[in-house]
Amino acid sequence: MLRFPNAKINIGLNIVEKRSDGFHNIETIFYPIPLTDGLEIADSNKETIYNFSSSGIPIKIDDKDNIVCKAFDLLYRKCNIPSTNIHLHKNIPFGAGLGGGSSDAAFMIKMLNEKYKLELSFDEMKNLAGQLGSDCPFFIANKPVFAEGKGDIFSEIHIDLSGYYILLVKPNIHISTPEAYSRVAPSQPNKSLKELITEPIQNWKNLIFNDFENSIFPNHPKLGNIKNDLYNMGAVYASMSGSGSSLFGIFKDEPECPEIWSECFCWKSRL
Ligand SMILES: C[C@@](CO)(OP(=O)(O)O)[C@H](O)COP(=O)(O)OP(=O)(O)OC[C@H]1O[C@@H](n2ccc(N)nc2=O)[C@H](O)[C@@H]1O
Ligand SMILES: Nc1ncnc2c1ncn2[C@@H]1O[C@H](COP(=O)(O)OP(=O)(O)O)[C@@H](O)[C@H]1O
Repeated sequence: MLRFPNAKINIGLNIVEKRSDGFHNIETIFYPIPLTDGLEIADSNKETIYNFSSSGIPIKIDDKDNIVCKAFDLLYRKCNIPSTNIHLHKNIPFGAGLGGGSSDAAFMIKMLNEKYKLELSFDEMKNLAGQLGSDCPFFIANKPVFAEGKGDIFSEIHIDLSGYYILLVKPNIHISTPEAYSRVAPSQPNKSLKELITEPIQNWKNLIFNDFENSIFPNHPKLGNIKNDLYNMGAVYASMSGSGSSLFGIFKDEPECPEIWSECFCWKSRL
C-alpha cells in the first residue's frame, strides 16, 4: 500500500495562552498543500515487528525515533498487527513548519487501519494521532479547518484557494518548535481568526498574522526579507508557516522562483 502524506501551511497563528501542561492554546487555520512524502507498507516475513527503510531528504535520527515508527509502535501495542515493511521517502523539508513528520504519522495510522482492517473510528484515530504530536490530528481528516486548543480542536471553515498558486521557500535555517514557543509572549487576539478568515483574501495582508514572526524575524532577518520579497513579487498574501522556517506566498498568477533563492528549498504548485 502506497500513500502520499502531504504538508500543511498555517494561515494565521495566534498564541493565546500558556497552559498548565506546558503547551499553548493557539488559534490557527490549517490548510493542506500538495507537497508530499511517500509512505509504503507491505507484508513482511521477518521476525522483527517492523523493518524500516528511508530515502530522499536524510533525517539524522535513529529509526525508532522516526515518528512513523512511533506511530506503528502505538498501533502495535493496541491492535493485532503482523510484521510489516515500512518505507518512507522524505520530500517535505523538516523543521520547516510544514508538519511533514506529523503527516507521516497520521497517514501511518490511517494506512494500518485500512490494510489490517482494524476498524478504528475517526475519533479513535484522531486520539491516537494526538498522542504523537499536536499537529497530527489535523492530518487524519486533512481538510482546511480552524483549529483551537493545542491545535487539536477543529471547526469547519469555508475557504477555497483553488486556482491560486503557492510558492514555498525554506532557507537553510532550522527552528525548533519548543524553542519557538518558549520565546513568544501569548496574548488574546482582538478578533478571532475564525472571523477574519471570512474576509476576501486581498484583505488578509493587513489582518492575518503569525505570532511566531515577531519573535523569530528579529533573530533571523533573512526570513522577514523573504516575506517582503514574496509581497514585492506580487503575492496576494504571504506568511511564515507554523514555527518556521518556511515562508509561503499565495499568488493569482504563476510565480517564478528567483535566482536569489537558489540556495533554498523552493517549491510551487497550483492549489
Ligand atoms: C507550531 C505548530 C503550528 O501548527 O506547527 P509546526 O511549526 O511545528 O509545524 C504546532 O503547534 C506544533 O505542533 P507539533 O510540531 O506537533 O508539536 P508537538 O510535537 O506536539 O510539541 C512540541 C513542543 O512544542 C510546544 N508546543 C506545541 C504545541 C502547542 N500547542 N503548544 C506548545 O507549547 C511544547 O513545548 C511541545 O513540547
Ligand atoms: N518522519 C519524519 N519526518 C520529519 N521529521 C521527523 C520524522 N520523524 C521524526 N522527525 C523529527 O521531527 C522534527 C519535526 O519534523 P516535522 O514535523 O516535519 O517539522 P515541523 O515541526 O517543522 O513541521 C524533525 O526535526 C525530526 O527530527
